[in-house]
Amino acid sequence: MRINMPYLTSKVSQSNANDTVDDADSVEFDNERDSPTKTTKITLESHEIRRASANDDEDRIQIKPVNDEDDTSVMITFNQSLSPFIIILTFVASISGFMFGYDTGYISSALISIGTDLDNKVLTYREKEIVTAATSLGALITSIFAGTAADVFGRKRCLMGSNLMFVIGAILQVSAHTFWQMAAGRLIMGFGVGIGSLIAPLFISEIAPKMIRGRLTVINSLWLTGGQLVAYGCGAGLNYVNNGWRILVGLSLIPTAVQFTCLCFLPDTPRYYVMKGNLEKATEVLKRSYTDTSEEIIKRKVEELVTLNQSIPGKSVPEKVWNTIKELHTVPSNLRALVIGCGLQAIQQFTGWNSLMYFSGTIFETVGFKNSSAVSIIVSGTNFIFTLIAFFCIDKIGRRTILLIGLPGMTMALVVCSIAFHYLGIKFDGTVAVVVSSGFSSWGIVIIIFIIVFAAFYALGIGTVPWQQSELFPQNVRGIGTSYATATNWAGSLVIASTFLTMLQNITPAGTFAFFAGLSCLSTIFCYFCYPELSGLELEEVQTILKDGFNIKASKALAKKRKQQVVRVHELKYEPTQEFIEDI
Ligand SMILES: O[C@H]1[C@H](O)[C@@H](O)[C@H](O)[C@@H](O)[C@H]1O
Repeated sequence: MRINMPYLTSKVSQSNANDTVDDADSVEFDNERDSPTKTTKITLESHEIRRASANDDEDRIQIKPVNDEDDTSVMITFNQSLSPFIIILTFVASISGFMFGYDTGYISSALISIGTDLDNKVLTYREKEIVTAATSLGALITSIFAGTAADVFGRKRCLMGSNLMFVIGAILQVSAHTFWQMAAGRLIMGFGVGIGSLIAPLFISEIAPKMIRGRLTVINSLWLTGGQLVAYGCGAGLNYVNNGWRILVGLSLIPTAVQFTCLCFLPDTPRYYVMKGNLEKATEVLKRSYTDTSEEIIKRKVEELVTLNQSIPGKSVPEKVWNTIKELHTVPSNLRALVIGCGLQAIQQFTGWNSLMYFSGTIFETVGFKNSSAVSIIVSGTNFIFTLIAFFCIDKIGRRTILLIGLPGMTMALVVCSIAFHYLGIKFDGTVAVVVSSGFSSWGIVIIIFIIVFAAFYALGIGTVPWQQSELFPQNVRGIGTSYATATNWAGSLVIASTFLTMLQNITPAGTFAFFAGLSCLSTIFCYFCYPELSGLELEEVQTILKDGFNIKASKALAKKRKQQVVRVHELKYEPTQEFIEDI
């Protein structure tokens, strides 16, 4: 068997990727190992997989298999299978997603059942708002630093640090008898949420094989939306239990203890070990992750990581951080990645999902449903189920496609809700919803249905895709790049959480929903022009795509060809030979 594929040479022209990516090119594999007479020839249209030679066209961008810690073409082509070790690491990291969901989800039920337990009086609306927003504020603060901390202390230690914050935060809340202790507990818990929300997807994307990177990252989102669902479920169950909210908060200690304990026995990502110069450990983790892969490829992989690690100059941590920030803003592909990463996170929050989750209870009450917790369960259940659907679609159908299905769907649902609100005649007097036409209302039913439709389209696209943010950035700026994007998410969450009610009062629910519909529509345009298809692409190819524009057409073609290529190589069950390894 003879396979020459030391370099993947893409015909994406640097100056005009759109025009050249569809040009025909060919890939040849000569398969002679099993039978000297057997020759297999594969022709792929847009990529040529061959040895780079001195005769290479100058205008071709060479996409070497030196691109990301667990993502070389060697690895991904010959080791697509998931080892139990990667599955375990993914599930343990995803517990952070569960914490994120549970901790942001339980508060709406807790606020109802707290009653007069704090300061012996009913919480004012302002106090409720502070208790709710404290977690978003805490998350915003730590998400700014978590990317740097991940590089300095390691992803694993940061996750363990977040576990400590969860514990301290939960204990403060469970034992709270004053409003300020409760708010402090929520803030500290938010510190943990901010760290976890950034590190878990980063951790997963660093250990995931390329073709299922999207899916594995969505597992974190699944746990997140599952956490919200569990929080609503437990909240509904504990609504009428004395001090039920303390139990609700106390339950959050279980997953965090499980994660902490598991992390004690698990390693960090290979990239982190390489950053710290611990090549032995990096090799060991790679071997456990890719059990069918030979020593040579693992060695090669570690060498690649070492090369990548040297790219940011600086002797001290602050100097490196500063140089990374400069690199993030001055390299055009990084800047575009930043625009996309922060843009998607802002869209996720500013299209109103989180405020809708709280508000849905009130809306359902207006049409005769008295149990608002049950309503929240339906809405967050839809969020969970459609995140599950996104799990199956994100790599196969592609991130861009599901975004461009989700956002117009959200716009349509929000427009219908806005119209229905107009006819329902709902008004806000202080914090109380006043419905002009009381009793059963068909407009109310329309609102309920379309809020569920909104939830479905949201979860399918924009609720899930922004958390794929790690793949936008090259290794050297990934920590800080994802910090920016995560901080945008929490800043958006904070702004929306603290202005939603004011919006309802000042511009009416119909106006508020029309406003969100407008933003969803603009977001569709943004994604249409700025979000390339990244499923199945090597991380270095992502940089190539973003080099001189957003190159949507080129990205779509490249993603398609990559999928075909992997399918075909898989069908033929190629194994890397000694000769092949020597070639690379
Ligand atoms: O991706 C998640 C998810 O969609 C949650 O339901 C939402 O509450 C979060 O704000 C978001 O980041």
